[in-house]
Amino acid sequence: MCAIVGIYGNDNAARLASIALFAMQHRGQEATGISSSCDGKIHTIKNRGLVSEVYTEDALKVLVGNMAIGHNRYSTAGGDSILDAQPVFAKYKLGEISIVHNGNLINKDEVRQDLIDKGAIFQTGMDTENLIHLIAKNTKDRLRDRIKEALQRTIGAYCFIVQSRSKQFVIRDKYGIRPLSLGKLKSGGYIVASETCAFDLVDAEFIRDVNPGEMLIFSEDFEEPESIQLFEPEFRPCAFEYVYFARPDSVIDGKSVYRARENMGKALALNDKNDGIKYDMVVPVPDSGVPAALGYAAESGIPFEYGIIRNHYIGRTFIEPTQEMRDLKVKMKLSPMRSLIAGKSLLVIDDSIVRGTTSKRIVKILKEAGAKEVHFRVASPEIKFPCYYGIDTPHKEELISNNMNKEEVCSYIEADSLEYLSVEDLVNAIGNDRNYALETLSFENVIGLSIGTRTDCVTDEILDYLVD
Ligand SMILES: O=P(O)(O)OC[C@H]1O[C@H](OP(=O)(O)OP(=O)(O)O)[C@H](O)[C@@H]1O
Ligand SMILES: NC(=O)CC[C@H](N)C(=O)O
Ligand SMILES: [Mg+2]
Repeated sequence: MCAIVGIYGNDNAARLASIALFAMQHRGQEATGISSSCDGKIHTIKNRGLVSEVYTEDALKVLVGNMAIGHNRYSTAGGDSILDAQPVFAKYKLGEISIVHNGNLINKDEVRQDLIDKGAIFQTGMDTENLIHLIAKNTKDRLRDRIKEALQRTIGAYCFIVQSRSKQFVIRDKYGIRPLSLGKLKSGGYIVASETCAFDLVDAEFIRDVNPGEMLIFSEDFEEPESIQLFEPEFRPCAFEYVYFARPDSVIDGKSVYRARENMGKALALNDKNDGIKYDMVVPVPDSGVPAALGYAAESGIPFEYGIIRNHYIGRTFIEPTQEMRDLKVKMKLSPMRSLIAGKSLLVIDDSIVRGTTSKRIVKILKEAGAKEVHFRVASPEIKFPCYYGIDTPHKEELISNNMNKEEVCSYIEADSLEYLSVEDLVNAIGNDRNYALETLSFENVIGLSIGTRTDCVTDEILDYLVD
């Protein structure tokens, strides 16, 4: 679930982009890159690694100009080599161009094959590169028209920022699956970023979210960004952004991520109200389980305790690209607070169980540290189906809830009890005033009967591109 940022009209563009990327490190840890534009030339620095490692003072000196785009990568297509870091840069008929992308294009293989058959030479394994080829092959005179036509062949989830030598084009897909917000920098110019948490760090004021299906164009011709509605919106933002991906201090499409997670925890507490079990404390699985655990504790009156301590020098484990790294990092990241939990009955809350890596390890270390009982609660429903829109769970075999029912997962992770949030409680926790992308939870229903219902994020067009 990558992070993207665009800074336009500020002499410190690249530095501000790097700061915004630092605030959004949680969306991608594999690679990071920035392209700036100055005097008709685009300069790019990208590398594998974290924001704090890549943008040295020397690197920032290269990135001159008053506009820049940036990216933190969590791969969903292609590999994790330096070649597959973004921005993707090219020289073509109209000059130089650089692109960043958050999302996943579901017809990527078909489009790529078609381009290869016509002689295109790809430099990366990424779906993002398709767009650059489609733009380059187009014969329209203006870049904006080339982008519009390229998007006609682009199906899936995308937030793109395309930077030319003098302009920036920002596009959000018609479903608004991935978040994207517009802000005004107090030091001058504009920022577009995946999450509003980036705005605080660069001293920007939130203006509004980019609309689903909208293209914003930043250029010298207009003081404010031009807005073109490219596609009729079919708003259906991703619920998993609220469950896990986004930072709790971000507000996505008008809804606070923190409040949504807190509400998820409250709903779990209401469901447990008459279960007759006595819990001594509510323990969050840090980090993303914390707001839901606070909500549970507030609703139930059971004390909240940090029974699991997180090592702050380890990032997110779920977004590591290999199972080996995920296992190792969960081990290094989370440790039990022995003195607090020994002999106690714990109500442990995490935001999600995806592959089961974290929950299994957590129950084990808590029991080894002397916990009497470990009751596991999950602030999202069972994740049974792959995500086609940018969360790296493309194969359903990897998903523990695809292979096991609730009772089997409970015994696999060796918990004393296990409960999930229902789809309805999830939707209510975020806000029951719109549709959400929930295909990972209810895909079967969607295929069968309920296309067009609230839980539908699988559109007619995606049905043609199913991989499983
Ligand atoms: O069932 P799994 O496959 O283990 O995936 C789910 C876990 O992964 C995430 O944590 P992560 O460490 O990535 O990030 P966090 O620090 O934000 O909680 C999520 O919060 C769960 O804890
Ligand atoms: N997580 C994302 O948004 C990934 C963007 C793009 N599909 C890539 O693989 O780099
Ligand atoms: Mg976690």
